[in-house]
Amino acid sequence: MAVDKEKLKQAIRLFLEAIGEDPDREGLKETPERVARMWEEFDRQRSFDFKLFEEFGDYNEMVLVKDINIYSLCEHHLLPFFGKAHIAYIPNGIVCGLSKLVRTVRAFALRPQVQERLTNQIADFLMEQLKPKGVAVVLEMEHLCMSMRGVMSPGHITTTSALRGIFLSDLRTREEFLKLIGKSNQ
Ligand SMILES: Nc1nc2c(ncn2[C@@H]2O[C@H](COP(=O)(O)OP(=O)(O)OP(=O)(O)O)[C@@H](O)[C@H]2O)c(=O)[nH]1
Ligand SMILES: [Zn+2]
Repeated sequence: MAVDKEKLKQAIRLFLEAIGEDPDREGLKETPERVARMWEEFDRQRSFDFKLFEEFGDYNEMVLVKDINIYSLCEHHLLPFFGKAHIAYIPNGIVCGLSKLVRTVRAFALRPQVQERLTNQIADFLMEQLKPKGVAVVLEMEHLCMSMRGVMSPGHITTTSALRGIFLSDLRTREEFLKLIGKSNQ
């Protein structure tokens, strides 16, 4: 999914014209180039080396990184949706560097998305890479396309979750995760 920079520049110029702007005015004349560079930057963040560590093989409890700031773009309006991601897994002899969980979130977020697919893609990718006993992903996001246009409902939070493996089959593990992210009433 490489970015075609020249095509993108042309498209942004056309877009500016279509909304009644003058793409040659001072403030806008570099905008097509800036937007194209931004998408190249997003594109670079989509691939990274998911390095595994096998030497921590005796750690078999939950690893949880919570409150990861996350920014994505809704595929319907291309407006941002943003919020927090909480990601947990239970290793099965292999762990990863903690930053890789954040990079995974970013890799799947920086493209036109819907929150449900984003949640599932993060969980499935981590299952594939880490082959853990289980993965849990919870996203809590505000969608600007519901806040600044359309239904005009700012401040709402949409929560989605993807549970895999032991987080689905074992109630105690799921409860521990929910408690740690502050979502359990037990
Ligand atoms: N399920 C889901 N819906 C989303 C997400 N992001 C935006 N949407 C919704 O996608 C829908 C697109 O609906 P349409 O009716 O095709 O578009 P629209 O006429 O612009 O809809 P309104 O936003 O209601 O004005 C809207 O209801 C959005 O709120 C998401 O991540 N997941
Ligand atoms: Zn939208």
